[in-house]
Amino acid sequence: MMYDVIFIGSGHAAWHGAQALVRAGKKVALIEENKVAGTCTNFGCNAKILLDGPAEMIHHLHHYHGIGINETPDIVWPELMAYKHEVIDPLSDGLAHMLSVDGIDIIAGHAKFIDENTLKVGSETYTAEQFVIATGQRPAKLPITGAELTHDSTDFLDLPDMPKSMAFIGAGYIAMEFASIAQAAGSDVTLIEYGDRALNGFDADYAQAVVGDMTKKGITFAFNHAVSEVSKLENGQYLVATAQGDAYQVDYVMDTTGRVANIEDLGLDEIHVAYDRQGVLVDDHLQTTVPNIYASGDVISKPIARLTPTATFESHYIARVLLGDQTPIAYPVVPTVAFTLPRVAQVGVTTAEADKQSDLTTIAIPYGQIMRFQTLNDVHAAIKIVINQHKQLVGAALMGDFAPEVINALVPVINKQYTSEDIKSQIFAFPTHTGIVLPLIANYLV
Ligand SMILES: Cc1cc2nc3c(=O)[nH]c(=O)nc-3n(C[C@H](O)[C@H](O)[C@H](O)COP(=O)(O)OP(=O)(O)OC[C@H]3O[C@@H](n4cnc5c(N)ncnc54)[C@H](O)[C@@H]3O)c2cc1C
Ligand SMILES: NC(=O)c1ccc[n+]([C@@H]2O[C@H](COP(=O)([O-])OP(=O)(O)OC[C@H]3O[C@@H](n4cnc5c(N)ncnc54)[C@H](O)[C@@H]3O)[C@@H](O)[C@H]2O)c1
Repeated sequence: MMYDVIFIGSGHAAWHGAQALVRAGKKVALIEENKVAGTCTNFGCNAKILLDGPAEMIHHLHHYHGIGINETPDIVWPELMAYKHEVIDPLSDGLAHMLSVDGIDIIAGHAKFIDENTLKVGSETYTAEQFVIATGQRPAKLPITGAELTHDSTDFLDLPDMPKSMAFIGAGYIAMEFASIAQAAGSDVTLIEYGDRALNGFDADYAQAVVGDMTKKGITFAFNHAVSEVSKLENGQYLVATAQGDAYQVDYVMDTTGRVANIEDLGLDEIHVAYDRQGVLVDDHLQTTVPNIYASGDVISKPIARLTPTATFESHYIARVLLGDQTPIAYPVVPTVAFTLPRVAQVGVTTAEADKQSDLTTIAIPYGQIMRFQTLNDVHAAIKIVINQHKQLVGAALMGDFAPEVINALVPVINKQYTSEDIKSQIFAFPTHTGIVLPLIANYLV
């Protein structure tokens, strides 16, 4: 079968662009070896945030402990998991149906290039003028003895029962988010992190405050410890040993040490598509070293965050390029959130980067303490803003329960370079977090 464009993968990096191309009259196919819709929909963001819901509610209730609320409800994990299946499981078929109605062919199986215009899927071959590699990433596995005894994010999001105790290797996004959920659901949680801090890339003070809050809830952290071996004990538990000589006995072990690009067994070497350890190499048009082959989403070797919104942005961008637009890709600032309890968020220039540049100023506004009547008693709520020499907002770090919503309100302030007057000439709802933060920020802008 001859196509105009074939996407390998069906996640956010693929289907948005496929939809735009088919609607513009192109003949388009998606090839998917697993569930249609990819990681975010089936094994990532959606299932994660659904399972986090009750943990978030309990976290909010804690703000009123002893001042109006005395009991914390229990999470009934098997019921929550059944609800997750009810909500998340149909999404894949739903998207496949929507794309088929649009006229996109969905081909099941593992795709591999035979030449730069031909893919093999099982015993079938498919040809196209252009291709988009959108194969994403998979969980990393530590090269240690007992690695086969560890579990990954996909396993966690499908746990029928919550284990009594759990160790997470790493203290990055996934470990910190899932540890918060597991603790709220009654598990005794330990995080063992190679580095000296959690949540790399987020403001160090806020990451430390999250660790402090999680510690208060009973979570144990071991920093500067590299896990060296996992073994199974006679009682059915696991022993997680570190190179520094510590050992932790738990019922379940999660390897949350990062994700690696799906670039193997795609035939990339044979057709000379270049890649490095981080993924497929692309230019500023997301074109690979083979001119008719593009790459999109998590599989790209790139400095920007590997997130659903960036994959979606790239997918839309590639559709425009394949329809004739020659403009190089220009990323706006990328907001990112760690859905820990409390939440932390980051957009634009980080406070760590600002510390190294004399023309940038960081201003810390711990508004949760003063405005607790307005923040559902969220005393953690705080923001650090980064301002340039023209008094424009270039970055912000946030902490607090509503950080994921407030960060979005700051995106246009940075992208559109709002002035103080741009903000003050508008009316915002009160009492709300954005209603506090936006007028506060306006005080520091040109
Ligand atoms: C647990 C978890 C939580 C996350 N939470 C968030 C969050 O809260 N917010 C956020 O923005 N991001 C989050 N992410 C990241 C987000 O899921 C990814 O950035 C996003 O899914 C990337 O989309 P993609 O299309 O590039 O890749 P994917 O969605 O991974 O899609 C790639 C697809 O390609 C298929 N494939 C691979 N090789 C082949 C082949 N040879 N032939 C055919 N098909 C193939 C795979 O089966 C897969 O379905 C999370 C990720 C995880 C793991
Ligand atoms: N909210 C979100 O947007 C979200 C949520 C989850 C995942 N994601 C995506 O998934 C990616 C992967 O997340 P992740 O948490 O797996 O990776 P990560 O890179 O965020 O964290 C991995 C951690 O493991 C540590 N580590 C590595 N080797 C170790 C060892 N031997 N012993 C102990 N610690 C070790 C690292 O120092 C690091 O802190 C993220 O970078 C992001 O792109 C995003």
